[in-house]
Amino acid sequence: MNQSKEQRILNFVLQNAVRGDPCSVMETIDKYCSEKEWAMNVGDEKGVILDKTVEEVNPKVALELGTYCGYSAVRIARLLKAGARLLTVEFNPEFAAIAKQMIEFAGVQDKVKLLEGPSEVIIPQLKKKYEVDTLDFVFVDHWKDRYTPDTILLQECSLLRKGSVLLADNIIFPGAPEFVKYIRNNPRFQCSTYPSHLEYMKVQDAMEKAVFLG
Ligand SMILES: O=C(c1ccccc1)c1ccc(O)c(O)c1[N+](=O)[O-]
Ligand SMILES: [Mg+2]
Repeated sequence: MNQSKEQRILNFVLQNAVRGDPCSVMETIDKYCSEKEWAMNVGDEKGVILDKTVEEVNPKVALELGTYCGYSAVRIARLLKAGARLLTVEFNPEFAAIAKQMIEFAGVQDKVKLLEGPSEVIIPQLKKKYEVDTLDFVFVDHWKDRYTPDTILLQECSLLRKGSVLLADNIIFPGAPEFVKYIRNNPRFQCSTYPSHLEYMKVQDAMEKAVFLG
């Protein structure tokens, strides 16, 4: 049966990256997706914005919405300090299966817990089922029409605390206009925008950072 693009990306990593080396895995995915087949990883340009935000926050508990092939999970996990953890949520079972292998090959599996299912189901489970008190950092990179309802759901579930940082991808392309309007007009968030480009393309994109004020 024809392989999926995501399987082709994983195969290229398995054949060309260094096992246990997260940077090698990221570089190999970026090489494949810039030279062979575009894919919706956060990529190397916006990835630097993600890196700087994770380093600034230094989260003990981080959440990612939208695992895809695991590129940003590997990118975030490599920066987590001892004892810190990343919970990453993926709705698509095929993507989750690829991401699991990618995370394990990169050697960050001890820091990452991959949760398969809809974000609206998993978010309300985080406190009791996954022993989360509050989230220090949230990377928002799933279906763009879920950005706003899931940000509201995080608040309703008391998962944000004063100083929790959300970083949202793709606020220009494909765009998340409802989310941008919601978050920038919400007095409980301090927002800043980081202009960039769509991964592997010359198309304008940006990331939005939103600090929860409590
Ligand atoms: O929505 C798409 C998309 C739409 C159409 C075709 C392919 C992807 C997309 C594009 C770039 C992203 O960085 C990203 O996170 C997504 N996504 O689905 O979450
Ligand atoms: Mg994205």
